[in-house]
Amino acid sequence: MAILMQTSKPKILIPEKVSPDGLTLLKDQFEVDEKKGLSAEELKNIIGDYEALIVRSETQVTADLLSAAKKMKVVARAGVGIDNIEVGSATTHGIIVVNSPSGNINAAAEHTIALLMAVARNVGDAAQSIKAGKWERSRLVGVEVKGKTLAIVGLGKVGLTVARIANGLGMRLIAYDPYANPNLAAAASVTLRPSLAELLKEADFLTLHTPLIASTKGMIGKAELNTMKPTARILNVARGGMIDEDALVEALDAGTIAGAGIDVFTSEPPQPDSSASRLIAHPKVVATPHLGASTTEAQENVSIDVCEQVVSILLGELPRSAVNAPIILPEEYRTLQPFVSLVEKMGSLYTQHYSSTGHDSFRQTFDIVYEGKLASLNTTKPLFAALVKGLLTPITSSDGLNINIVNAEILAKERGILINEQRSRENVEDKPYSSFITLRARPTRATSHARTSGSRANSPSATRSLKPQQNEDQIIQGFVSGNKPFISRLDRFKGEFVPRGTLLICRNFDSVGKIGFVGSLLGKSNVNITFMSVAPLDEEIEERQNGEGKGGNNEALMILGVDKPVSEDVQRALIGPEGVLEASVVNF
Ligand SMILES: NC(=O)C1=CN([C@@H]2O[C@H](COP(=O)(O)OP(=O)(O)OC[C@H]3O[C@@H](n4cnc5c(N)ncnc54)[C@H](O)[C@@H]3O)[C@@H](O)[C@H]2O)C=CC1
Ligand SMILES: O=C(O)C(=O)COP(=O)(O)O
Repeated sequence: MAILMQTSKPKILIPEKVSPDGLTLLKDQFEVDEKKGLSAEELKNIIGDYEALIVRSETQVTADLLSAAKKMKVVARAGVGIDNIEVGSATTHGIIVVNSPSGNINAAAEHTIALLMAVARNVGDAAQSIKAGKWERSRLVGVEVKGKTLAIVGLGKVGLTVARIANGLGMRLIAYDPYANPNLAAAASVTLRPSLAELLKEADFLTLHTPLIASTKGMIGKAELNTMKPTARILNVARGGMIDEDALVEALDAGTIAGAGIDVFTSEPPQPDSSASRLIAHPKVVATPHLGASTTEAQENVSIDVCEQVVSILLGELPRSAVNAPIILPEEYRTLQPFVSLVEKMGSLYTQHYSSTGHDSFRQTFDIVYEGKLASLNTTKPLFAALVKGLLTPITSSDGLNINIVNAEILAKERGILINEQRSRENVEDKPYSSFITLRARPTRATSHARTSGSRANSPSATRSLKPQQNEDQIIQGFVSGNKPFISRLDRFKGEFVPRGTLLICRNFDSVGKIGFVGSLLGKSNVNITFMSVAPLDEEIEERQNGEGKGGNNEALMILGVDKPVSEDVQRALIGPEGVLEASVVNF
């Protein structure tokens, strides 16, 4: 596991009751603030200090709140439903949203069954009546569930668990779910119906188990209730907005629906005089205050599940249940990690080197070719994100973008950057490493956006090159050896160097005295050379470009590791017929 290299501990905010079982996993490495009862405004005022937020269903994680969450890396939902989180906004900000997709399924399913039985046998009403000193045996006669039809909307994790338990109660099971797996349905003795209308007319008990999304919002309204049997009873342990609460109260009053067991409401807690309050107060309704997931066991499960993921994310690893990031197997992620670093450095080298040597404005169409074992991986998403990060970070203010696997595609699109990912199994045998990456920028006309987006990209580049702009592909190649990234080709030059620290890259005629000339100029300005590597022209490339026999122009790249920044003045002084043709300084 990675070790955190930070002096002050990252802060995690928990504004709701989350089981301590998971929180103990956080407390050693992070500062955990449990602050309940914050207003939306109070939350917004403090959110900027935190790198992680852990919530249940009560906290509204809005776009407005996220815009103030400048350090935020992860919003964790200790449960299933993420309808209280504006996931799109989190994605744009590069914030990973995780949840616990299965920690409370059993609790929600058992609570549904509890409401089913309570509604069937008038348990709520009977409990109140007897506490009030009454003995109303004849008024409180119920119905049995055995042999009755349970109609399930949404045959996912909770829906299927409810089906399995209800099967044991001897119920007949039907379901409507356009995306259900028919084999799983059949294995749970559930017969699928092709439409909601087909389902509703057969239901003795109707139970809802879908997420609250556009297609499910208000799905049970007046018209739907009118098609149901007057003896039907309705259960909702999913989300409030799926049933029109006013229409249900009306149907219960009119006797066209017999009863309801409701755990979730359009507003929680319900406002006085709201439709939710009227539903709760109705004598034919058994209501609970969103208790579906409220068991000791479920709360332990979801707490541990999301806290483990928060730890992973804050330590720079990937979570297992990200709602807005691609799923990557841990083994694949381990394989990719050194290449993530390589690709980010290739992107950064591209932007810094080419923009400062005045070859071109920032190009926007890139091919990235993965060779060798990388070509057979299921996903290259982290590499794509690393490339976008490498390309854009040098031209973005440091407090600007948090570019990661979550938002890389959106950000690239916003900036008009097109990246074609290609895989190739060719030509790896003759290379001394098993995976190899090529980044190629194709000549495109720079847009006004690209021209104005940079700081370093706008440096006085023309003065640092003696060569006019080229209209050919700009190429960087690299590989990983012993977990260390190496650049093996830059432009037309082939030679290995490690992209780290500050590098001065000089293009010069490959003739005597150049190293001494550069060394003495740097020495005069008190800059030490820490290592040096020479990359000669790649003969194959030259032959292809100039025609066989014509030979190259005897140029080479000199790559110097330096211990201090090299000033613009020194860079300019390096250029000249006696010195180098072109110089760039890049920082990693
Ligand atoms: N009351 C509580 O405390 C709890 C409530 N829940 C809620 O239960 C609901 C279900 O959770 P899971 O089973 O884990 O979700 P899931 O994602 O496993 O299942 C949802 C199912 O709904 C289906 N579906 C989607 N749109 C549909 C539509 N228009 N019509 C019919 N079916 C549709 C999907 O195909 C999927 O099979 C969620 O809303 C969740 O938030 C979950 C846990 C506790
Ligand atoms: O997991 C869910 O979807 C739930 O509705 C549970 O909500 P809660 O964590 O109990 O506020």
